[in-house]
Amino acid sequence: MKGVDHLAHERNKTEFDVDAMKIVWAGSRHAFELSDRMARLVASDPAFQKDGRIRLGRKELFKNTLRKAAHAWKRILELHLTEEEAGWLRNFVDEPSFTDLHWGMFVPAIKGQGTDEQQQKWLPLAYKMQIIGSYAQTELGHGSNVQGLETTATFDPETDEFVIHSPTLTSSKWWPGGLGKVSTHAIVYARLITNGQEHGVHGFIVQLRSLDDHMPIPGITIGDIGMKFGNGAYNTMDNGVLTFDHIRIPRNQMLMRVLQVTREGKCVKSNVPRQLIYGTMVFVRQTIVADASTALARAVCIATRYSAVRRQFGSQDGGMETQVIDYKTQQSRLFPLLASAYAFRFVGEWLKWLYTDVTQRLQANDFSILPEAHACTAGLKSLTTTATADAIEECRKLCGGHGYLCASGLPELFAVYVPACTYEGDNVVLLLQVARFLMKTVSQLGSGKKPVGTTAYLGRVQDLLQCCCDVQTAEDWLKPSVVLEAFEARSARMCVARAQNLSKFENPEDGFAELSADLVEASVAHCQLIVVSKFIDKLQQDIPGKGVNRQLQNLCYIYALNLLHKYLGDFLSTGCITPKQASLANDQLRSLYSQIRPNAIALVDAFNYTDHYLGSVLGRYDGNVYPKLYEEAWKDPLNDSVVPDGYHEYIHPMLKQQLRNARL
Ligand SMILES: CCCCCCCCCCCCCC(=O)SCCNC(=O)CCNC(=O)[C@H](O)C(C)(C)COP(=O)(O)OP(=O)(O)OC[C@H]1O[C@@H](n2cnc3c(N)ncnc32)[C@H](O)[C@@H]1OP(=O)(O)O
Ligand SMILES: Cc1cc2nc3c(=O)[nH]c(=O)nc-3n(C[C@H](O)[C@H](O)[C@H](O)COP(=O)(O)OP(=O)(O)OC[C@H]3O[C@@H](n4cnc5c(N)ncnc54)[C@H](O)[C@@H]3O)c2cc1C
Repeated sequence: MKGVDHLAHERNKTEFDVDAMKIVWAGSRHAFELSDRMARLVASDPAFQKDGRIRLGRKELFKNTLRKAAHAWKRILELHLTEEEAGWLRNFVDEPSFTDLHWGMFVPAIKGQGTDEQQQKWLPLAYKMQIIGSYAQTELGHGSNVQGLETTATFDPETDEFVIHSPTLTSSKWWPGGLGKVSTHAIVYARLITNGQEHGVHGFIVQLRSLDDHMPIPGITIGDIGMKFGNGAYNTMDNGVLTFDHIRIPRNQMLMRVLQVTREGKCVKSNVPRQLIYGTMVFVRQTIVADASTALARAVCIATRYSAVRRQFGSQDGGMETQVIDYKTQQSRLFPLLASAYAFRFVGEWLKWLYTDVTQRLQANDFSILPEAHACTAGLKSLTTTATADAIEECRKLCGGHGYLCASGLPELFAVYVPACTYEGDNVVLLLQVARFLMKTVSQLGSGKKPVGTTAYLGRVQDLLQCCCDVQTAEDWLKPSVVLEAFEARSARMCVARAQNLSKFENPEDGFAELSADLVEASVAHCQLIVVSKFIDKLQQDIPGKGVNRQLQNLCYIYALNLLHKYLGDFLSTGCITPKQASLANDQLRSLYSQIRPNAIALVDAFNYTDHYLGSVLGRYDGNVYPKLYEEAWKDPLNDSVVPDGYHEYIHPMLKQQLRNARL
């Protein structure tokens, strides 16, 4: 039975059609219905409950994850779920596990880098989970520098095999998820050596464990790398260490879409560019951007609902105190995060479209868009994960003391989320890739090469270097063209300034290293422009539902104007806007916060998260926070007994000692 809705008064204030917004958030009616069904399926299955997870020791925690993964697989088979439904189901189980790497990296690596025959052989096994795979690229000594990997794959023409070997301690594979205790196979990245010659790093399918008794193949040493940050959190995953002592695999287990090794050990290049070896990373970075909006929306949902429940100060004549969400400081911290959740959702949608487009073009041997796809996935992965990790921590603070309790759901969400800033490419390393792309684009402007896609604005660089923002009133900041021009001008001017500074160096690589911190700032400006422009594009679509477009407009301008405020130094120093115009932007921002305020609860309801998925007493749909928080406290094992274990050993003697001393 449904209880009292403590947030009903908030929901009554809503000025838009929440059900229509749910569909906008999900991306389509189909996606909404499917994800909603899967979320409810998981929430109603006791086998997927998550209470108490953070209190489990590592072994119990891990076994519990294995149990859930097996149960999820059983349900997927029993219900004949499609691949899409199964993906949603795993998502709502909400526990990092080996299956993430199996489905998220092992399968895509075979699809993207395997030949047709390799796909035909390995994919059916992987789809039926008759083998379980991981993605073993990173080593103890190298992660970012993929070309620096040390594991070797030496072709032996006599036996038609590769010999996979770990020549040094630092060549030990280190970090791959699912590797430590579960995977039977892995895509192992190693330096290819044929006829004594090196041919760079390539992927190889290697069996790691017996399919009968799960023992490592002789010559393989394998284990878990140990506990990670936070309780529960990413410790459900068996990130692993792996070394090879001259392990032999058949030649046809090298992923050969990019480069083939013949029976004689000759290397034959295909027409596919070498960078496709990095294709799995591009795919996953794209999914990480979509995931960023999901994680951010979770934290924002918790902080927004709790901010409407929580009251402090301001009571007059014994009346109600003020809801903390009504404090302007709370709004100026919370609403930009709410706006970012929507902004990242839409840029994630666009990135998915871009990735699909690139994949189709690659199949038609059109590789022209690959650099743009790499720069966009790398840059947006970096921008959105950094912002989301910071935002989860900000949401914890927005919830005051109770945010620090595990029952708020925020500590675990933070711990599980922060490695996203590191895995799939360290965020700074990725921004440096974007900077290279931008500097290359600027340097080619003189030769008449017209930039396209997300850098098309650099083709108008002369105009952008001269343009003057014509904002005169706060309302002028609500024009898409004005906002877009300010962001384009800032980014173009930063890029050109960096390129000019670079040109002062004799050796461009020395210049790049010396100016790298400045270059990263230009990359951030460019990526923020992408997010803003994709949000504006979204507003141009025909979005049904009463008041929905209006709310999205408000969120879009909050996202953009808050960035303008936060990075004011960039905007002012590049001369895009004047201090007076900046002040008008701030006036507009305050007005937008007031307009969002009555809709805040409905805007987080539109995420359609179940209480099970949120896993937060503070973020409960019904807002019934205090009794549940009180109840939760008593579940702590410390409260199993009134007098704690250790009292007789440590507390009692101390008290007695002090009593004796006092008597002396
Ligand atoms: C279903 C979905 C669920 C998914 C959930 C999954 C679970 C997730 C759980 C978490 C799991 C976590 C799992 C994990 O963590 S898996 C491990 C992830 N590891 C990394 O991300 C390593 C990061 N390092 C790199 O990517 C590279 O080494 C970089 C890029 C840094 C340098 O590299 P390198 O030194 O070799 O190259 P270069 O700089 O000389 O550049 C050479 C040229 O190549 C171009 N280039 C570079 N890169 C790409 C690219 N990618 N596509 C297309 N092009 C690319 C580049 O622009 C340049 O072009 P040009 O200028 O010459 O034209
Ligand atoms: C939870 C988790 C799961 C993972 N799962 C997998 C997996 O399944 N498979 C896999 O293969 N790997 C996995 N990894 C490894 C991950 O991909 C790497 O840790 C990541 O790519 C970063 O590389 P690194 O550890 O070498 O960092 P480093 O490169 O050593 O970074 C250390 C510092 O140096 C800086 N730095 C490095 N290079 C430069 C540069 N050129 N210029 C300026 N600064 C620089 C970085 O910004 C950072 O501050 C995982 C990691 C984590 C944390």
